[in-house]
Order: sequence, then structure tokens, then C-alpha cells
Amino acid sequence: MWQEMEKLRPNKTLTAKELSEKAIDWLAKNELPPTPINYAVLYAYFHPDYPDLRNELSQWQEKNRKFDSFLLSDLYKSHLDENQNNQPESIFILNQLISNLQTECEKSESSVLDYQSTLTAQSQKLNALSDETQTKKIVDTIIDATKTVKTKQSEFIDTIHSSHDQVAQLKKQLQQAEQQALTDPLTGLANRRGLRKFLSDQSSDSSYSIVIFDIDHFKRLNDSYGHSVGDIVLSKVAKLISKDLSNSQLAVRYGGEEFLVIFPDVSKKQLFIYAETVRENIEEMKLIYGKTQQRMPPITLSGGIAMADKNKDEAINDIIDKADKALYEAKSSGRNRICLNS
Ligand SMILES: Nc1nc2c(ncn2[C@@H]2O[C@H](COP(=O)(O)OP(=O)(O)OP(=O)(O)O)[C@@H](O)[C@H]2O)c(=O)[nH]1
Repeated sequence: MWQEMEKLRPNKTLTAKELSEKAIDWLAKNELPPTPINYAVLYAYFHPDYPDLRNELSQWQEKNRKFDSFLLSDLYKSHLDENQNNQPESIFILNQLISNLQTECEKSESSVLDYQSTLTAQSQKLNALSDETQTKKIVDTIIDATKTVKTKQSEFIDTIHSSHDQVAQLKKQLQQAEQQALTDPLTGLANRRGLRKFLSDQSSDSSYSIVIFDIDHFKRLNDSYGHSVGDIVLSKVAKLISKDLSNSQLAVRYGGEEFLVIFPDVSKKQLFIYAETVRENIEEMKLIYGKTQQRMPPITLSGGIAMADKNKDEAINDIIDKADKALYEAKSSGRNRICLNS
């Protein structure tokens, strides 16, 4: 299908009408609904101004991965959503706060400089004079200047204090915003951006193992019980997948009904035990369909495991590909099982 898509992408820039026809045509061929987001991603794919989006989509397709609305929405958020790419409002407020502080600093500095020059001038006059009235006048001037600089300084200190609280609040908001940007809202797991961040925080000599899970016949479940029940199942499955993971391991919602778990430095046996436990726990879930109060059929999932080859310097994407192949084997050999890429 990728080759087909490449054929569809012409060298010259298409007209708006052609772009829109190609986008709609592609969505129809892939049985994806022409939602504004799906449409926008495909429109941008055929447009020459979005090379990064095109590359990411190409890489995805080269691995023969499925396209679904989840993936397209992820691409939309990463490449086309201006709200996500623009600075969040808190950054704007932070900038304002910093420039206010700069102005206050400048004011404070200038008031101290004024004060210094007043002191210098008045002390020169004092040295030159012996008359008491004149001396008192000069002392009064110095006292006034001292009062002024004191007021300015305490105003400055007040500003610093209130800014300090605001900065702390903004810092918290920014951390929350950053966390949200890395998290899939439905399942609470990391999204693919979260995975990239996790990988960039790891040391380069980490050796990874990957488990990819994919819920079996999820389309059937959506078709029989509705999308909202499908969503509930996704979040329950996500909970079981991430339940016993440690801080050094990460569960990611990798596709619509596909989850990736990354483990630095574990044994093959530990991986199998983990993946098998997840598979069994999910199969044993007892779900009641709210509308009929009837028990739903068991949910099952398939999994593929791959470990880094210690003798090769394997990139993480290669290990993911290997896990994907193992997942394919699990699907094609009957589903509800875990396979290892050997
Ligand atoms: N409810 C719900 N469904 C989703 C979501 N994201 C993707 N899907 C659905 O997941 C289904 C995936 O279907 P397929 O790719 O055909 O896979 P499958 O039916 O699980 O079949 P196998 O993987 O071969 O066992 C599609 O119907 C998608 O619409 C989501 O966020 N919520």
C-alpha cells in the first residue's frame, strides 16, 4: 500500500482541488473516516510544505504498520496543531513576568544611582560649608533621598516576592503541560512523544527489550459494543499492562489498540513472565456490558517480544521492528499468545 501511496504523491505541487481529492481518495481506500484531522494529515502529506510529517508517515509505512485515526491524530498533534507547537500561554505569562522584573530592576538601579549621585553632591557641599542652616538643609536632602531610595527598594522587594510566587505557580503549570503533552489522555500511558522523551533521557549504552501488545479483533468489539465501550476496554487493558512496571520501564500507547513496553536490561525469562502475566490477566478480566448487564466475551491480546542483540549496536527502531514481526507471528498463528523474535 505504501508503494501505492508513493505513486499517488506527485513531484509537482498539486492544486488545492487535486490535493483534497487525493486526501479523500486515500482515506476512502484505507477505510478511514474523512474527519477534519484525518483529512488535514493526508492533505499535508501530499503538500510539499510538510517534509517532517511525510518522513514520519513514510517510516511508519515502511514498517508495514497499520494506519488508523489514532496514528493520524498523533501526527496531526506533532506536526499540524498550532496550539501544541506554539508556546503555551504560561510561557507567554512567564515572558511577561521576566520583562516586568527587568523593568523593575532597571528602575531600582536608576534609583540607587540617583541616590549615589545625591550623596556625592551633598557631601561635596558639606565639605565646603560651615554654616549650620546650610548643613541642616543638606542633611535634610540626604534624609529625603534615603527615604525615596528605601521606598523604591521595598517596592522592588515586594515585586520580587510576588513574582517568586507567580514563577513557582507557572513552573508547576509548565510541568503539568509538559506531562500532558507526553501522555495519552485516554489511557494515561505515555504517547509516542513520551516514548521519544524517555529514550532521549536514557544513556546511549542502554540495552533495550521491547514487548508490543495488540488487542485481538478490537474492531469487532467496537462494532458490537460501540466505541465508548472500546475506550473503556483500552483503558482497562492499559492499566493491566502498566500495573507492575518500575520507573525504569515505560508503557506506551503506540497505536489505536497497540501498546509498547520498553525495558532496559531485563532477561528473556523476565520478559516472557511479564508478557504472559499481562496476557492472562487480560483474558481473565470479567466485563459486564452496561446496557444488557450481560457478561462480555473475554478480551484477548497478542504480543511480540524482541531483545537487543548484545553483539550488535542495534537502534531502538530495529528492536521495535523485531517485536513487531513477533507480534505478526502471534496474530497469524492464532492470536491470544506471545511470540519471541529470535
Ligand atoms: N474505541 C476505540 N477504538 C479505536 C481507537 N483507536 C483505534 N480504534 C479501533 O481499533 C480497531 C483496530 O482494528 P484492526 O486494525 O482491524 O485490528 P483488529 O480488529 O484488532 O484485528 P487484529 O489486530 O487483526 O486482531 C479499528 O476499528 C479502530 O477504529 C480508540 O481510541 N478507541
